[in-house]
Amino acid sequence: MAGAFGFKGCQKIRGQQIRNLLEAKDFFLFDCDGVIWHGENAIAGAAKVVNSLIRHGKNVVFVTNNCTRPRENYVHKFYRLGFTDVMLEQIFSSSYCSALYLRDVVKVRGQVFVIGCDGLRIELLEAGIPCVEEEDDPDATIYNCPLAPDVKAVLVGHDDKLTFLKKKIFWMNVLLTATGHMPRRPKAGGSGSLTAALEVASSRKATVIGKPSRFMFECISSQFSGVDPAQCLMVGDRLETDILFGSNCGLDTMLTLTGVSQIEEAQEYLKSELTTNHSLVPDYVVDTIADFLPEG
Ligand SMILES: C[C@H](OP(=O)(O)O)C(=O)O
Ligand SMILES: [Mg+2]
Repeated sequence: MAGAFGFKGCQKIRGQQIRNLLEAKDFFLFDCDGVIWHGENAIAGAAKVVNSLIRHGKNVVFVTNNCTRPRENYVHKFYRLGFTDVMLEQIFSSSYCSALYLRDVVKVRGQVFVIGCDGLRIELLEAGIPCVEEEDDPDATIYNCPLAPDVKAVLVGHDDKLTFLKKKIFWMNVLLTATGHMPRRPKAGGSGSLTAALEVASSRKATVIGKPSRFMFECISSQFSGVDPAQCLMVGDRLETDILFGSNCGLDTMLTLTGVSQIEEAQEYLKSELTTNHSLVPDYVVDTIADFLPEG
């Protein structure tokens, strides 16, 4: 079906169709890994696109499941990679939103046992939530490690050190939350495979805060007044997180082919008889967000 800006659904748009779409939307949500950068390298043209949208008065926010660093650190990274107009308030990471979820929704009273990088701990501490101290006893093992006191919730994100094995917790009555559920990709800070392992180990289902959960959009809507889903465009590289997130929040969605998912996967979901799979079909597809730039 052709939408106002060209085909909606797995069809690439370009040129004037993209310009019409950019004109019509006033709120842009960008995924980070695979859309605006790969690790420490900006995707060609991405900084120009983002800076231009901001300078033309568009609202721009970043919605990342990469929980490895605190938002302050992202501000420096944006600046370093040429995204000179990005401020802290525009960054919604799964670690930041997990801290808001535990503080404002769960209203956690007690310690949170963090399984993940410092980015998670720093965001929790900035939200006023105490974390179980990491064990620095080199001799501590899973057999002789101490029991962590007063734990009310576990938050699991990407953890490349597995230090949590040096402390025990009673899993009884402990809320299990996670920043994401997708298997991690090289260089990205996803947490998915660790979450699945902990769900099995604790016989609990994790409450996932990151995309495709709607909660990150609720954080954005509470911090930016008057956000109208019909005026939003979610731009991502991963069908199962970014595009599903946009669908879950009632946003138009755009897949960029600079990251994880490919157009063939989206076309498979479009053809699927399972209607739930249609939520993973992007409204629009571009090769890269550099296609937003005027040709020539
Ligand atoms: C971890 C990484 O984060 P994002 O793409 O949401 O920035 C991913 O999900 O691949
Ligand atoms: Mg991504």
